[in-house]
Amino acid sequence: MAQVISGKEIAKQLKSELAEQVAVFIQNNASVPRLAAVLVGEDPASDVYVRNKRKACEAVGMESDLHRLPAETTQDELLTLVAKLNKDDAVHGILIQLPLPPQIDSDRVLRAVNPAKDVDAFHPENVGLLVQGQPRFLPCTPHGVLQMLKRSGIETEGQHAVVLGRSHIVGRPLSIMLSQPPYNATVTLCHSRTKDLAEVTKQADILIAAIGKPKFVTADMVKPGAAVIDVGTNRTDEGLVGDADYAAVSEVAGAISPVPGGVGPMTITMLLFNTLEAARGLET
Ligand SMILES: Nc1nc(=O)c2c([nH]1)NC[C@@H]1CN(c3ccc(C(=O)N[C@@H](CCC(=O)O)C(=O)O)cc3)C=[N+]21
Repeated sequence: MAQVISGKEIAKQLKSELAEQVAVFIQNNASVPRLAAVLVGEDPASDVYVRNKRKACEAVGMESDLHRLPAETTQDELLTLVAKLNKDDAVHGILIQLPLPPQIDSDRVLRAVNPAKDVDAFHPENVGLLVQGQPRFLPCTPHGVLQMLKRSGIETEGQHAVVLGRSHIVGRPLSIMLSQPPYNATVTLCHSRTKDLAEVTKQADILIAAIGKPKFVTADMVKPGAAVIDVGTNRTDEGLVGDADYAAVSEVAGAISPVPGGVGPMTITMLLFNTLEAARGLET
């Protein structure tokens, strides 16, 4: 049976480290790190994220505000709010929850966020810095995945990492980060158009599933002993399901992360980490 990589446990450990650093920051500065999250419209998946974010901020001693806007919010209204948050010295981190409704040009809004407050690392300036190996902020979900590997003692250097999914939020940045120091993996980025997908995934020492299809990764796609990190958060009738068929894959893999209790709690923890980093950058 595979070793279980508990994101929940690793996140707990990271949050206790973070709480100490937040306390030191508050002592040395006249302010408390503050995250402003913007949620436009209703989205059940986003609701969980918002709730867990708030709880996590409280747990480490940070402040958080939620700006909830109606689904019919216009682009100008959203840009006005972003401008206000950019200017507000009490706000250190800004997160625009995705997806945004269709009348809004997401790229335009993400470009409007002050890059120094861009704790998701979605602004083109921060993406560019990351690609050049000089990151200002590390994107939360990819950073969470890398911390899970590191803190589970899984070697990445020289290993073949196969990333399944090329999204701008997870797969693409993660594939870049895995190829860079200190990770130094050999990376293959697969997606929906990849030919003979199972032949490629079977070569992975480390397999990252981030395609957003419930139970897409089956046991026959995994090399015996491989480490599998499941980024999927698919809401189905059976509840929250990952991108891997957990029961079957854990018979073959050497290590696997569950859903829930895997990457999700790590994403939130890395967001808090970035908010403290943003506060440090803005207050000194
Ligand atoms: N700008 C932006 N950045 C994001 O990072 C972002 C976003 N928008 N929009 C929505 C998605 C979704 N997402 C989740 C993060 C954590 C959990 C999470 O904590 N899940 C727990 C609990 C799940 C549950 O209890 O239902 C778990 O997997 O154990 C879920 C979902 C971040 N996203």
